[in-house]
Amino acid sequence: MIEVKNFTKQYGDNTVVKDISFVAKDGAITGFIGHNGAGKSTTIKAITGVIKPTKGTILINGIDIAKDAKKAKMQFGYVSDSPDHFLRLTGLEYLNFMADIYDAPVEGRAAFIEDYAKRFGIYDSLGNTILSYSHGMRQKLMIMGALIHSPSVWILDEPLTGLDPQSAFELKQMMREHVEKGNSVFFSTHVLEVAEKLCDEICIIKHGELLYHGTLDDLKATHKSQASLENIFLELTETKDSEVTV
Ligand SMILES: Nc1ncnc2c1ncn2[C@@H]1O[C@H](COP(=O)(O)OP(=O)(O)OP(=O)(O)O)[C@@H](O)[C@H]1O
Repeated sequence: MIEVKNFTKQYGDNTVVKDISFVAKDGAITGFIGHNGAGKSTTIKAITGVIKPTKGTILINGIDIAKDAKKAKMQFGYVSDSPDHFLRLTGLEYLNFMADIYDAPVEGRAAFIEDYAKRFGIYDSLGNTILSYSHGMRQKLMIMGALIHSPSVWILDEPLTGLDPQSAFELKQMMREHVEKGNSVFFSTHVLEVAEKLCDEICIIKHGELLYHGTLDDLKATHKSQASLENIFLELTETKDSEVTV
């Protein structure tokens, strides 16, 4: 479970996330949606301890990341919005490196790597350097590296970007299987059809403010019953001419 309490982030005079609070529950896939620059990655970076909040508290499975960063970080697997890391390592070296960092038991590694790499179709490439991988292959490897220590909380920033249809299907299945075991998945996406089909709960952010957090059914109940998430999102986040500053 992720608890975000009154999170605010300022860069200089610019407040890019403004006093947002929500809970990404256990047993649920929570989707985080918003326009470019709305504050999704900033929030995810604060949740994962990559940046410090200007104000607010973030708890992962009840552990305050500001107070016990190491213990909090052991709770989750994080896939950032860029998969271009450790390019000179082979895929297998990278996975073992990540497993070592997180103290993942050696016994389970081979089975995890074989299972996930085969599902993602990169098993035969694990001996090659990451430099030689395509964007989608790198993305799949980063997902595997984030999950190799079996974290209960998955935090994924635009995880489906660059994945082919089969791999995207596999990842969505993995996300569903993970929450069905009582764990939590929190991910950002621009693909509203995916959010609509996959998510149990939705957070909508606009200009750093949380416009909505709750189930899709509750969101739809407050709008026209036929409305898709895309329609509701566009309606909620509509930028009026008077709001545009140049
Ligand atoms: N290090 C930084 N210094 C100053 N401003 C920043 C910094 N990082 C992000 N911002 C600003 O914060 C705002 C939110 O950015 P963020 O990356 O969180 O958006 P996002 O919702 O993830 O967008 P996208 O969908 O394009 O990835 C943007 O206006 C961005 O310019």
